[in-house]
Amino acid sequence: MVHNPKDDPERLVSAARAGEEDGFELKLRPRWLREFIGQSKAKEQLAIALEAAKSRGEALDHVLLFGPPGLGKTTLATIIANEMDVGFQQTSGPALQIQGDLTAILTNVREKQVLFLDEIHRLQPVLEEKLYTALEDYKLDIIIGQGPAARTHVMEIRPFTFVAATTRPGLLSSPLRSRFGILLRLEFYTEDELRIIVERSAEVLGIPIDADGAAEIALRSRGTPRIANRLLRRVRDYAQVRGTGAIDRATAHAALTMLEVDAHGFDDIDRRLMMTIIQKYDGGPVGIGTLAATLAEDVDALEEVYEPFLIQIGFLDRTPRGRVATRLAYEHFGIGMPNKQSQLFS
Ligand SMILES: Nc1ncnc2c1ncn2[C@@H]1O[C@H](COP(=O)(O)OP(=O)(O)OP(=O)(O)O)[C@@H](O)[C@H]1O
Repeated sequence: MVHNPKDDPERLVSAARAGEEDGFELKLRPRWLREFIGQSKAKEQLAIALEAAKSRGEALDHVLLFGPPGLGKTTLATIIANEMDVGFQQTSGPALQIQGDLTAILTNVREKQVLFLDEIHRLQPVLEEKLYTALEDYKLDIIIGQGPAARTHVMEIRPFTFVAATTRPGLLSSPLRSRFGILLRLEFYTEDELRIIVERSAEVLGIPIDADGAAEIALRSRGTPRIANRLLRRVRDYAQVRGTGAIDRATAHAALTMLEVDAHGFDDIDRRLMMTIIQKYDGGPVGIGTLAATLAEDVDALEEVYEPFLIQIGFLDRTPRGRVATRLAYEHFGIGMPNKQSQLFS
């Protein structure tokens, strides 16, 4: 079976949500925009839209949040509801199986509330079409009866704010994309922003940590708050059992080394991916399908989970002919770059 690390709860540096973390994440989730660290562009755009909608007394325009997993899409959706002082309801593309599910949710929405739909790219096409009129005119076509006797009944629904999240905006149809008035792209966080997030989380959880300890965790968190919070938890365990309970740089370093999370937050799968390109395919270019087959990984997972971060830190290049390992990657793994590759990057 092809391994899909998106569903892998064992992977320490996976940005995917692990089931047992739900309560923990809830506790650490910022509730207001002012507590939400980083993402200044998205935050400013959202702050203006919120203020304008509030002053007009209207529901906020529909919002599409996109970016790699674990960067705060769900958090922002809940913040929107808090800031607008309206109700919040959450579902996801894969959870909605039949038309009746969507109809039931839409006919029950409350005035101006936030309806959050995660993984919208996995919504079935028939449901997607049903959404169009609901989002545009707050109307829903309901078919009553079957066969020649079937009649279409148009039902009014209350104005609401639809907030959708996706890791794959490219998979959305353009009619669906055009229904969103506010498009917010979330980017990987800087080390500084992640350090502040780690310090904030440590404070909420009552964990003593100094700035260097927080920076060490931030460095290895792949630009992702969910990973930063998870590493913090594991380092706390280590500090309690092997140290004094407080986290400084040495403790964080020792804990993360023991957990085999390296200086870039790479784990075994990242290393295998990079080494396969470098050693087996001479640094590339190699097609994503071939790479996935060699690694026995899922193509989607490579594109959604691994590549964005490896590209962001400059280890991987996506070219029309396939994936290529960069000079930085060769340097990181201490391997000399073959001539052919050097010319590619000179
Ligand atoms: N800007 C931020 N400041 C502080 N904490 C954050 C921020 N963004 C995210 N977090 C923390 O990271 C965790 C993951 O965030 P969230 O669940 O919102 O991610 P997501 O993008 O919705 O992920 P997914 O798409 O995988 O569900 C949350 O528990 C939250 O505490």
